[in-house]
Amino acid sequence: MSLFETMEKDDYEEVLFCQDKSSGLKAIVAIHDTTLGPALGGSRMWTYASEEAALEDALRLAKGMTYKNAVSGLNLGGGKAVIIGNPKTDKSEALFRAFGRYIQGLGGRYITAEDVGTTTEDMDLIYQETDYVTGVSPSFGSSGNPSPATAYGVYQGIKAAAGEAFGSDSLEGRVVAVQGVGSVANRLCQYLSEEGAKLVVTDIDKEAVRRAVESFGAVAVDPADIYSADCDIYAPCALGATLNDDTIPLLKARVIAGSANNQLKESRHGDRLHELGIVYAPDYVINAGGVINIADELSGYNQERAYKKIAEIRSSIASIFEISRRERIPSYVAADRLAEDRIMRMKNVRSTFVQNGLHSLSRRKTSAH
Ligand SMILES: NC(=O)C1=CN([C@@H]2O[C@H](COP(=O)(O)OP(=O)(O)OC[C@H]3O[C@@H](n4cnc5c(N)ncnc54)[C@H](O)[C@@H]3O)[C@@H](O)[C@H]2O)C=CC1
Ligand SMILES: O=C(O)CCC(=O)C(=O)O
Repeated sequence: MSLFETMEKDDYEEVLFCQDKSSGLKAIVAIHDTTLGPALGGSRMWTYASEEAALEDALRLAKGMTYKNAVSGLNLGGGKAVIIGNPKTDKSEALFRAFGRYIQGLGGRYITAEDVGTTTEDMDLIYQETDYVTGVSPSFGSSGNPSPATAYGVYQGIKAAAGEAFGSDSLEGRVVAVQGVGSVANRLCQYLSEEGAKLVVTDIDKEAVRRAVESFGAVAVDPADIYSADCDIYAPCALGATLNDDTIPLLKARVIAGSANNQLKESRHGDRLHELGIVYAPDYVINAGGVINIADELSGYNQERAYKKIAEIRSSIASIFEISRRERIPSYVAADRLAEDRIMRMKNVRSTFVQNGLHSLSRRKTSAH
């Protein structure tokens, strides 16, 4: 399929390829849909196997953000960026500032933030070149790292999913298998262990595993063994597409609820989970805490207000399960319908919120202390 055919299939608005020889920047910004407002979504830095794999990731992630922002009630569209490179060795001030200039060039159609492989410090560098970045250090009046907010929302969503599957949202004594114990999952494990859940963890980074074992008394397993782990809840918190033909037959969990984006390799895998009676918390609903937190910056960041909204993820997930049960449809279909309905309803509405929000971002620099 040609690039334009691919874009047309899921109706992407824009794809920007960014190249800067002196800093080594190679990045792709994908803007999926701006019906609800400017596209907001993070920038991922990863060592992709090929440029095609990077493009595919950018496109899938951007579309996910359209649905996530819509279902979360935000006046924002969906976009995402990927930077091709090793986050451990290829970062530099020049690279992020060059990337920031490309984002500035989009004039506010896309606003960035952290994702896998990028940090608050990286956002601070991008901020040198553009106002269209969130998740910048709190000293700039920004909201900082979104991962704790994401973890809080995932924790709320796990409780809703436990209620659906087990008839009780208590996690005491429940075994949760966590795949990837990075920024989000590390905080999530803290919530889970404080409530008395038992943790099984894995990561390709040995240091991350060691931290989880030491901090939370987690049991470590090899990355390939996480799917078949004896557990009540599987929490995918690494990369996407881990729910596929190879892994679903191995699962013992009755609940799948985690932070990773794009967990279903294909939509038919969501159908399969439904047939098997596995309670699946749709990824872009349960992991919206981070984007809800950074989106609050468009109104002048207020942490209390943001966390209040993030806590609503619990009832959103519960109502998606209710629709799924009532209409006998997979939970991911119920979520997609809610998101698509909102976008359709808002197609002809023009909002002043967005312009006000962008002004709020540019005011931060003058009011920073
Ligand atoms: N950080 C945030 O606020 C948000 C993150 N997400 C998603 O949640 C997931 C985790 O994000 P972060 O914690 O920020 O990233 P992170 O990079 O801090 O953590 C991801 C962890 O997964 C591990 N990992 C990668 N491949 C693995 C594999 N095959 N098996 C086991 N472990 C593996 C990495 O070594 C790393 O420790 C990503 O899919 C991200 O897109 C979604 C919404 C917001
Ligand atoms: O919370 C973040 O990482 C920023 C928003 C985003 O990119 C996401 O929700 O995947």
